[in-house]
Amino acid sequence: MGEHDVDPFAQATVAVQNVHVRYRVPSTDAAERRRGANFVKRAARTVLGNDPKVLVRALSGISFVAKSGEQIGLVGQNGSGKSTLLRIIAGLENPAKGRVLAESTPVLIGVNAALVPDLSGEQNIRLGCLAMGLTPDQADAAVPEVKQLAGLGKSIYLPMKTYSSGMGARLRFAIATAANPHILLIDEALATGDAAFRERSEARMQGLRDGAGTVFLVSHAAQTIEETCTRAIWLNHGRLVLDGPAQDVALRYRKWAWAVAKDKPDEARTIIEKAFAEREQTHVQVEESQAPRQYNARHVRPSGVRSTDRKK
Ligand SMILES: Nc1ncnc2c1ncn2[C@@H]1O[C@H](COP(=O)(O)OP(=O)(O)OP(=O)(O)O)[C@@H](O)[C@H]1O
Repeated sequence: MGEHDVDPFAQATVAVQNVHVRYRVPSTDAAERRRGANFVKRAARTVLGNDPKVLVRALSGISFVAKSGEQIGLVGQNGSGKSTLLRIIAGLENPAKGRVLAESTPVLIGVNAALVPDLSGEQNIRLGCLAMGLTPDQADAAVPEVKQLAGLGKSIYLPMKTYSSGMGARLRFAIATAANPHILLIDEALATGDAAFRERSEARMQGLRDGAGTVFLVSHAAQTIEETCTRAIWLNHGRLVLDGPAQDVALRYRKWAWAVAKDKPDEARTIIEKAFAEREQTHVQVEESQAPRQYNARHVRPSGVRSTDRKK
């Protein structure tokens, strides 16, 4: 069988199918207070101090399939939905609509570990490793390396509730790297620690990235995306603007950001509209109606055909 006969979707690691995320949040905007409310409601809100709720659409209809061997950068301005997308892929939040399927447990570096404040750092390492799916033997074997990476000295034997926020972040980061995940999610905003820790953690991250099947990286720096990623996804106000080769997407994102910074809204709009127009619509169709988060990659198919919504 020639190279071109290989089914590219046999290598799928993550399928994101028409994902929508919405938050209802209180707003102190006076216009919202007046909107859609009669006199009684307005008076009640004023007296009770209840702020009206507004709907924030953090993600709207995101679909794509990630494959093994890809390093995917997520770019977009503040609040465009990058971190939300990572959390959804990690399974830390459920979408309002749509779903995410993954061939193995995606690990979001830095925040995944559910740690117990009353236990010592050392005990939490073991707990965190077990929570990430390591066997008890694997967890025991991982402890020394995680301890060394965290570099907390004797503090590792003290309860975690006594740690500074930086110490806690270092420990969580070190624990997350113990899993050698096949699907690795990195939010650059989580980069933390002093120079020595950063150097150790960067070396460890490089090792993880080399070993991972698929890496997702959130970064504000288009240059980092260009240098380290093979593919990039540009989000704007929760919508997918462009999905393609990292250099191409990063270049257009940069041009758009420059137009915004130089207060040239017409130019910025043209760049976004052109990208939207060129974007290939991805409809992810999942053949198994009862597919759990763990799935067989062969169940994901490309389609020019609309997804038949078989969501439970
Ligand atoms: N827990 C939450 N509750 C309410 N709104 C939220 C919550 N998390 C995110 N949002 C909103 O969802 C939108 C997307 O946020 P998100 O953090 O995903 O953006 P981002 O692209 O990662 O931003 P940044 O580059 O600033 O980190 C924003 O409007 C944000 O205010």
